[in-house]
Amino acid sequence: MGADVDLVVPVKTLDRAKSRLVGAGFDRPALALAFAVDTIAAALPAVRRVLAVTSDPAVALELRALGVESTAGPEGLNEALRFGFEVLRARDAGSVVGALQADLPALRTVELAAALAAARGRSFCPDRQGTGTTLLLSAPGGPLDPSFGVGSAGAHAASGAAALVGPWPSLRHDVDTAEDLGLAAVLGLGPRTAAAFSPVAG
Ligand SMILES: Nc1nc2c(ncn2[C@@H]2O[C@H](COP(=O)(O)OP(=O)(O)OP(=O)(O)O)[C@@H](O)[C@H]2O)c(=O)[nH]1
Ligand SMILES: C=C(OP(=O)(O)O)C(=O)O
Repeated sequence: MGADVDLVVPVKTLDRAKSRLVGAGFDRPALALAFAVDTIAAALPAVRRVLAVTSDPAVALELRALGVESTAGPEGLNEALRFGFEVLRARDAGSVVGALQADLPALRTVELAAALAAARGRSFCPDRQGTGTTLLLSAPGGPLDPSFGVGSAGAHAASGAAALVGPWPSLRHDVDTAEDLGLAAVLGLGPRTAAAFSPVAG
């Protein structure tokens, strides 16, 4: 896997995104956008194609500047992923399609590439706590069957996906809380997030 992987990246409307950061003193919409830009910029060199699923025109505009295609999709994370999966599958029936969360601002291309290279069949990368999922990969030509949400790592394991465990900490550090952001900063934030990571009211 690797160069022939197509990724669908869901990005929530910025005014609703990262609600667990409300009150943490950040410009939350700007930070959520920065997470998505840094995640996708790091992912691009490791894969064949990225398709963002977002209903937010401001996100789509930003991603177009990176050469990334966006499509509006249905409400809900798993619904958006299933929609993006079908779009990508229609273009290549035998491809590996992955779902990558857009909140990995420390993501390093080499670490994503290593995880993709290690994947054998349908697989998932657990988040750093081991309960959530940051990446879900289909087998070539196979279903994605996303079950993101609380306890998604267990749900993906129960549905037969193999856990991807290896030296890719940046792929496991999704950011939901201020504490997560501090831990991602220790790994090294992408440039857009580093610039946006300045406390302001809101
Ligand atoms: N397109 C789309 N993406 C979503 C939706 N809900 C969540 N996402 C994305 O899915 C990924 C993981 O979601 P979360 O970690 O819960 O992020 P979030 O929903 O912004 O954060 P909270 O508001 O704190 O739950 C992020 O990339 C989100 O932008 C949705 O309804 N539609
Ligand atoms: C939706 C998920 O992300 P989070 O727990 O970070 O909201 C998930 O891990 O399935």
